[in-house]
Amino acid sequence: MEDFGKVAAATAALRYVSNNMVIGLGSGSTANIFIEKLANRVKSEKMKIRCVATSISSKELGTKYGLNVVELDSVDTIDITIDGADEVDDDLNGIKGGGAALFYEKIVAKASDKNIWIVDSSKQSAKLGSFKLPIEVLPIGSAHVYRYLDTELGLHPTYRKNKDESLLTTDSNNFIIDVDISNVSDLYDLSNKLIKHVGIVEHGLFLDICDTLIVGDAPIQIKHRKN
Ligand SMILES: O=C[C@H](O)[C@H](O)[C@H](O)COP(=O)(O)O
Repeated sequence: MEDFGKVAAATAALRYVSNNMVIGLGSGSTANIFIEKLANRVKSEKMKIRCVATSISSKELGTKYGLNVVELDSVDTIDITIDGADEVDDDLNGIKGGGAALFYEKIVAKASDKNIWIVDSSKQSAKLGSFKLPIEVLPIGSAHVYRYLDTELGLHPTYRKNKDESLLTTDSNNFIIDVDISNVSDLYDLSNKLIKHVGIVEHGLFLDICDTLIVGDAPIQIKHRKN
């Protein structure tokens, strides 16, 4: 089956869920599989679970399946967030935002006691950078941010577009600029530079955020952050 790794990882993540938890619902195809499985378990075991979403689509999907999806600001803490990733290295650092959900995903991740990523083995990488890093930017002044990424940082930026060539907008009505970080050696330094630059709302480098990685392809692997 094509999605075997994603399905297996999503299934394995269910073991981290227990009654009365607040669960962060990730975004993307792997997180969507988890959302459906979580809803089935909540229904069959009559669990009391509240969920917060990381995108409009995960909110809609969770609600459609009957999960109790509440506003982020109505909860004090999130027990665990289960999310996918676009690329993840051996230190459990990763790139997210392939589906343009990185901003809400990072807000929810930072508010979570534990972050679990569910991936298939295609997402694993010795060095981050084979996936383009998504950067969410305010539309106003975005051409200046683009120039900064291009000429000062040399990251070969491209605006993310829809099929009709219009600029893609995120759930927060911002643009996404994807950049090439394959030649960047210090990702922490890059992360600091990006987040300090005016006009950049957030970026998809998730450093020191993932606590547990579940790689779904057989044999299933569960890795924990070392520090
Ligand atoms: O913006 C999207 C998210 O960061 C997703 O979690 C990420 O793109 C992985 O998605 P998928 O599970 O579809 O590969």
